[in-house]
Amino acid sequence: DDVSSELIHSISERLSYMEDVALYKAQKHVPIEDVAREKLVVDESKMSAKESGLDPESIEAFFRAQISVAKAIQYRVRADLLSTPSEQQPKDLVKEVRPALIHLGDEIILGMSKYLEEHSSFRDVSFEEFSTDVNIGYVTESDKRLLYDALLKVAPLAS
Ligand SMILES: C=C(O[C@@H]1C=C(C(=O)O)C=C[C@H]1O)C(=O)O
Repeated sequence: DDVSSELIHSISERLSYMEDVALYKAQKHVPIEDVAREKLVVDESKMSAKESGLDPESIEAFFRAQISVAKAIQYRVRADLLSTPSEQQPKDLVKEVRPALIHLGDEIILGMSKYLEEHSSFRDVSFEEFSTDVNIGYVTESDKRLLYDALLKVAPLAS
């Protein structure tokens, strides 16, 4: 339905930034993984989950899956940059991309909560629909499985 398409679109949009993030980090010679930043992203998502009436543990697991796929994309792009360097100027990670990722994270949580107001789980969203709509370069079938399986476990807050 419309709510699930919008949600999948927000999930894709978050991943669409990662090619640019990889270029930024390669040009600055900094590592892809930033554990402190991941903690902030996860903590933020759990706070938003509680505000939106979602189970924070299931949201943490979903966000950890998103972060894993985000890093997988970056590692693949970074490998390709070794033989095919890019002169392109990436977006500023700190000033532009990270704030946008936090905003998208909130949109993803709101979308999930909106969907779960009308459905008891994400079971009716098929893997096929999810897989077709997450149409981002460098994302593999197993990346999509990881995300989809975590999505199926997202649940409302037990009351
Ligand atoms: C996107 C980034 O790269 C990685 C992925 C993150 C994410 O998906 O939120 C956070 C930190 C990094 O380990 C980043 O550094 O901001």
